[in-house]
Amino acid sequence: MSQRAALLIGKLAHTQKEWQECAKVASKLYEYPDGSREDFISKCKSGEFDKLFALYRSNDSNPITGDFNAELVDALPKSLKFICHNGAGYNNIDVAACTKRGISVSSTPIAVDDATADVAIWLMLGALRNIKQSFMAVNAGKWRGNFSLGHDPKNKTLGILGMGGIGSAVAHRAKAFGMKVQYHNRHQLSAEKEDGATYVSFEELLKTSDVLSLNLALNPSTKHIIGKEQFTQMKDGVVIVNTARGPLIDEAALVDALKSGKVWTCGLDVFEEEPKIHPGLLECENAVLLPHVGTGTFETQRDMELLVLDNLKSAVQHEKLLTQVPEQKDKAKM
Ligand SMILES: O=C(O)C(=O)CO
Repeated sequence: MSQRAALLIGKLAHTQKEWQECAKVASKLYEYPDGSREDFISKCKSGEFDKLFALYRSNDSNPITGDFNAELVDALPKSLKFICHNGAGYNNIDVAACTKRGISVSSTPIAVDDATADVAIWLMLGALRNIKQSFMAVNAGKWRGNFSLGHDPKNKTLGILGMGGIGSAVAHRAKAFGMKVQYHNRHQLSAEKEDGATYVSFEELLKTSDVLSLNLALNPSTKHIIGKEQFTQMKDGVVIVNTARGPLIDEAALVDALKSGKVWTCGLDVFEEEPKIHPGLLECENAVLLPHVGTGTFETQRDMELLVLDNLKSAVQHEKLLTQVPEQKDKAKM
């Protein structure tokens, strides 16, 4: 096999041994555990990563290199053909710039589905019970404080925007709570994949859902897909859950909708400018907030790392990714 080196950006928490084993298939293993964007780009340009063929990056390594935008993609060694990304979301990679340079990109769908869906359900139940108000009261020594009654999920309509792996896992769980599930996607799914959920238009989803769960990818066309105009179309007292990406929602508009009561409560794991959170959300007693921990379990983190390494090995050995991003899968041959 020709010389095919692999690079790890950042550190692995659960699969050090498996990474070292990649030496059996790659000609050399480079590591870039820490540093800066400037330093990384200069190392790429100076030939430090000679014969680099595939690299491992993660959302967690973004603070080291920054986004893989056109500038960075352009600086990557010309020998690089594969970027194996750890994260179901890959909005910090300019896939079009990668495609232009003949670089294939993989992400980690499937591995994240259950853990993220668990957190979505947790946030939904918390929001339906307006749990933040109770948490705040009991922790402040006020027992129930201004306690008011919540809502049951049973017989409520859950609207899922983005019925991919995570959306389907949310739907599956929601049915156990007696919810009616409807969804909107760019395309209707097969009956088998729908598994009893009803396909509706985006407008219908907004107008008729009691709870709206966002489970779609962030890209330029989905940024602020939920904003002032969309809140106006929703039912009074709707509950919003977001475990996907913060910028899908116009956060300022959400704060207004929470304050006016249009949105009864929300459950959010993601924010527009992480780690910053809109002060209005922090103030709202009816906003249940988590610090982007959807996939934060030992099992899922390990599964995600393993999937990236499987992609990396497959790239080096067979020039093929196992979970290539959908934007590229449709293209003939990269
Ligand atoms: O997989 C992702 O994209 C995440 O956001 C992890 O929580």
